[in-house]
Amino acid sequence: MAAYLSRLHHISLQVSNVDKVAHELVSRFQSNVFAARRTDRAKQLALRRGSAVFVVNERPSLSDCGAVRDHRDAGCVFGTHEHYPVDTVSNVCFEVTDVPSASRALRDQDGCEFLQPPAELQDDRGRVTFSIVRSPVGNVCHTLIDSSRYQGPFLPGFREVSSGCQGADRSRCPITHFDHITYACPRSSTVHITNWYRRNFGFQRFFIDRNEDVDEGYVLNHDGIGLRLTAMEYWKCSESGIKLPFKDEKEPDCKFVIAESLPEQGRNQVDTFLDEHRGAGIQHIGLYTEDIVKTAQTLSQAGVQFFSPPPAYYTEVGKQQEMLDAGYDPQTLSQYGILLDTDIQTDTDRQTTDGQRHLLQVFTKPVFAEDTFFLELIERRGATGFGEGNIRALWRSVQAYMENGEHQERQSNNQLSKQR
Ligand SMILES: O=C(O)C(=O)Cc1ccc(O)cc1
Ligand SMILES: [Fe+2]
Repeated sequence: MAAYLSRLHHISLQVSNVDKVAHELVSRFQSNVFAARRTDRAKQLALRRGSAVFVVNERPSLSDCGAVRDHRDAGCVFGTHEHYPVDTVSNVCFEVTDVPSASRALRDQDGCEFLQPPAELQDDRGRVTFSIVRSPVGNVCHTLIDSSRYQGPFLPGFREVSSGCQGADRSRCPITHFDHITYACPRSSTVHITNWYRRNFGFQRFFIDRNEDVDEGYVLNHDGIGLRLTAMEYWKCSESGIKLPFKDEKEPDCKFVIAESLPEQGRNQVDTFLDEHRGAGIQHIGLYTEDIVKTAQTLSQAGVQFFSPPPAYYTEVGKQQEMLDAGYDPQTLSQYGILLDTDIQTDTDRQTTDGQRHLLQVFTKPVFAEDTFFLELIERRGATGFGEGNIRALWRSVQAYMENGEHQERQSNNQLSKQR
């Protein structure tokens, strides 16, 4: 039996300089710091935009590693016991209703390794129970937490921070939640990963494309693109932890996408991630926004840089008409590098007024010093999956960045700062 998940609780980052990354997330990405925990060994900040919560943790140095932390140390909730050589997004934490029974269900499965067996943490505002399992993807682990008996601002040990520096108001930056998490994975690892999530957490596949093969996933393997994408989702469970039986009552939560590079088309962005990150991991996170144009405008004014597709994307007659039909000015979309895909569906649920479903996406430049993790803004107007046109356009814009001077310049800057 699988462990059913109530919802995504937060995503945690392990970085060498917490203040620098938190500043980036606050001043550029408009998050608010709402809780903090500082001890002589740990510095942790919790940031929020809508229901999307990031925790930024200081990476333990090599000399800290091996020091066994006992479970009263809140640092261990995030699975940050292990040293990692570069900044990374390493933990996706899920709320569950019963940690001991979820952990028992997982322990009975093959291939489920615990970094932390069920344990309890408390302070004067209540207590939480949690455990941590290693995922099959590189350094990614999952904390399972039950925080229903905790009344504090975030987790035990964190104190509330009333942020003096508030991000933009909701109307200028309507990011509401995590839409999806994309993993960059080595060749031939997809089947093992999808099986693991199905067996352990009841994830189900969904198709990115109508013609997608169940076993193969969505394969783009021509015109210089060598990518296999496989998407999975899960449903939030009711408070009682029981999967709701009726389709209409089930609410899908954050989706997961596995990106595997295919060798025939030469070296690509997934290979670059695997090299610079020193292994598989979280390549990007899609943040859902109710208004992508306004959000991109606000973030861009705050200094966020976006990948842009080749200019021809916005001048191509068919694409221009598609944008106009969807009610967008091609010039505005081009200003921020926003991509638009249209999905013409025959069934009637979730259709927009023009009878079509639109998907709008824009991708930021890498967040850390290495060319690894980036963020995405996504607005869904009826479209639930991922658009082939956008995937191609994203691929081309990232590939252009890899091949022009910018990527090489960042690499040599990193080399220089390591030598200093
Ligand atoms: O389209 C999206 O948002 C995806 O998440 C799919 C995807 C994943 C990895 C890539 O390198 C390019 C596209
Ligand atoms: Fe994405």
